[in-house]
Amino acid sequence: MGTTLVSWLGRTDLRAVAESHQVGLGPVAQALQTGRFDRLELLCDYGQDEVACYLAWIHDQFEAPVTPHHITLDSPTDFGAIYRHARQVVADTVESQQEGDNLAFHLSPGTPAMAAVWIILAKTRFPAELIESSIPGGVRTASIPFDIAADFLPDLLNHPDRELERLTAGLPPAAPEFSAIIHQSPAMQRAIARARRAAPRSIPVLIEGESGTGKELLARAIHQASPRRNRSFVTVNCGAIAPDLVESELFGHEKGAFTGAAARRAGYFEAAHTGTLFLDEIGELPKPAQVKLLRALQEGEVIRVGATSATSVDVRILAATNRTLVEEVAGGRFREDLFYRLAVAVIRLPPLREREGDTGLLLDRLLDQVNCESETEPGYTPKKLSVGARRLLIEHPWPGNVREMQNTLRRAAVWTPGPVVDTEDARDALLPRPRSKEGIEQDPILGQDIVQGVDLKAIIDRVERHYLERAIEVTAGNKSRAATLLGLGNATTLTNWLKKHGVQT
Ligand SMILES: Nc1ncnc2c1ncn2[C@@H]1O[C@H](COP(=O)(O)OP(=O)(O)OP(=O)(O)O)[C@@H](O)[C@H]1O
Repeated sequence: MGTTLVSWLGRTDLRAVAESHQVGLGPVAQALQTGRFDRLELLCDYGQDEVACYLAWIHDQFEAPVTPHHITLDSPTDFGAIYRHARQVVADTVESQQEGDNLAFHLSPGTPAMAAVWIILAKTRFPAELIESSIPGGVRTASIPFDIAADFLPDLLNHPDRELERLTAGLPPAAPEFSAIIHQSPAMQRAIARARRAAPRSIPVLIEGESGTGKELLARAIHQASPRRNRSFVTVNCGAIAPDLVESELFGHEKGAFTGAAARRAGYFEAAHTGTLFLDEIGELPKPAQVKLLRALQEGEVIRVGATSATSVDVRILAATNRTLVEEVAGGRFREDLFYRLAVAVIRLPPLREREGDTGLLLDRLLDQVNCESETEPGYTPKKLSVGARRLLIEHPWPGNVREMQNTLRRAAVWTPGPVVDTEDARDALLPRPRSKEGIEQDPILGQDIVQGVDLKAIIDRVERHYLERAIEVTAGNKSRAATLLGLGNATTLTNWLKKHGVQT
């Protein structure tokens, strides 16, 4: 019997070769030093030379055999690629193990996305011990206080059809709650199949997708298909609440808790008791409120602002974001522990441009809906699209997704007097694109008043510095990967940019 440790090679491990006086042994060698692991499978996303140096260094110190796996990731936060490589290495390892052998995954080296994948694998297909290490804490088993179900992993795999078959197998034939979601593309079928599987269970669901892709519509369908369907469905737009009011809105407040708190008031959590709470724009939640939200989810209770005791709540959480939350975690803007708590089931709604075959279907069905909505209006004639109008609308890129399409058709129906929306009517309905103009006006970079004069150099400096810092942060200081992320030719070019802006690595 023996234990195999599987781990990514991290930046600190590589630094340990030359700078162990500063960084210690690094998490991988620290784990080997315990003598608990008989073999090491090492996933390496660094240059061959750096890795060879590290392997020689490790070989000099420890007897355990080390098998390197050279892997090229386009991005260290690419969840899908990380998942596929890690799963392959683990599957091969398990196959070569003897009966009774054990498996451990190391959470500490690498990016948060890599750690997340180890947790997912250990909690689902390949039960394994999860370890973590640090200089002050030594090597210890990480206790992960929640379960992640295999069915509800993020859409990590690139085998759509097999995945779709697996997801739809055993689903009830009809799911009327989801019928309002017009779709036929395989990408949407996959998303809906996941939602149908997740719906009956009280697990949290995180819905990711661009604005107007139907996240709220899907959240309502999940609630409708759940045992809580006859209870309340409470929607909160986390981005629309003033930061200093978030806690009292979510958790309620006592009379006199702050200026303006004239009466005791229950928050959204209590309003959703026994039902579903839909936290829209969850990525906008300020960090202090994230701490409180995590506590509420873990404890199943909330404390009103100004109260001394807690109130129990039984709430199913559905959350939505138009950001990629794991990247927000990697960038330090969203708490990792809260992410794991919310991301038990992750469903990504693709933008319209990735929904093959959906545009035409949506145009027809949404126009039918517009006709239905308007049929009682005096003098309204139901509309149809001319061939040219249909072609024009099918070719439109729909940056605002289904919402933009819906509004365009509503406008076309208002402005077209007769029964046929022709190409010109459709073009007119598309033309007023107030959202993009407003978007630019509100954009701190692009929306400055040129008439007042703008400091172009300062703006460009700010953008450069911002992205340099983020690239260094998500790659944990790996310059060649940071250069790739930024589209710069090589690490030397990046180094020059870093020097110019005084960005520390
Ligand atoms: N597949 C669909 N079939 C029918 N209607 C849809 C579909 N997707 C979205 N809609 C409609 O488009 C509009 C926008 O959808 P919804 O509000 O759910 O999007 P969202 O992703 O939550 O947007 P935001 O991120 O801006 O809040 C709604 O009126 C919704 O009913």
